[in-house]
Amino acid sequence: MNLDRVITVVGAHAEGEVGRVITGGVLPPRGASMFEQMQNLERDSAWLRNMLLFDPRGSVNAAVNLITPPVRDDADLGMIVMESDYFVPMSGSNLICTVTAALETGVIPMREPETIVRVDTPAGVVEVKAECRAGKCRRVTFRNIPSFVMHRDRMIEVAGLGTFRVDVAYGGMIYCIIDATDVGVTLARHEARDLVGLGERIKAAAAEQLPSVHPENPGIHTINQTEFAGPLEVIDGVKTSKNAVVVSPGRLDRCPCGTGTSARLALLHARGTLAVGEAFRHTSILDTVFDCRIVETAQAGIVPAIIPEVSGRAWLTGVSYYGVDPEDPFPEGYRLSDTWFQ
Ligand SMILES: O=C(O)[C@H]1NCC[C@@H]1O
Repeated sequence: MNLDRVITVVGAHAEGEVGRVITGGVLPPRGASMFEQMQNLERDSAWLRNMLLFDPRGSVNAAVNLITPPVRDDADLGMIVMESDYFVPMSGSNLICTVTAALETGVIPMREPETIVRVDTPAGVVEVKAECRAGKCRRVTFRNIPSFVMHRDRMIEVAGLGTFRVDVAYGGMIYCIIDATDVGVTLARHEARDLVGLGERIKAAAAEQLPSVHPENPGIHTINQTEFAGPLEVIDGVKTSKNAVVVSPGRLDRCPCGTGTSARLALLHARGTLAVGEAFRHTSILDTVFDCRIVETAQAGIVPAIIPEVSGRAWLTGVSYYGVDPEDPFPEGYRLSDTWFQ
């Protein structure tokens, strides 16, 4: 074996969504805040994301997370999320995978029946309650950062498709939210490929026509993803809805999407459809579940916001050592349009 840059990665998925977790072999990036560290990592170490996520070591369906020492004294661990196209301030499924991996592999001590972990993310500190039993993390519930609506009931023109009503909301990254029924989809599994093409076109149109900047952090200014919102129904007394988020460059989130859920909770609250404390169940294309509620109202600068609580589970899938043979012609991998939407 002849390998450079050997990196230890714990495999995991949260409610179906793959979130790999780096536990060794990468030094933490420099930076006075987690956001600055994320920007520095993206600028100086794109090779790391490329090596681990692009073919032939990775694939389009994953994200990879770096555990770092926290910047803030009141946090237990730092997390930087690398997705295929963006380094994002926060991600729900990746947080659930990261905390589960950190607890189950001993990066941080597990306390049963409950471990509280404060995770320093580029979006802010997220408080996590991990339910633990018999050495295993059974469920992760987190209080996300202030989430809020950026544009409400706006019409956008999507070239070749028509005019659609959308909302834009922030829940750790910025979402263009569109009613699934408005584009004639039911969010069934067989629609996955069509949803991806549609979602990427809607996102591009929204990004151009609806400039969106976080009121407290001008570095957060990109509509990252399209969220197709299914109809709201009451099932067993709980307001429930299916959703499908398109993760760029073009694949579906397999879980109900924690940051997309947070954005949707903000929108439902702004519309008067969901009250503080009321239960909300968000389901995914795979019918997996995040149980959620709005904990309280808050502010993001001068913008009214809510604090979402999202709860889901993750399972570890293995431990891998990735590396680069110095003679490998693809040290940073490649993307081909047969599986990578370009
Ligand atoms: O749960 C989330 O927030 C996400 N899952 C994949 C895409 C988003 O990062």
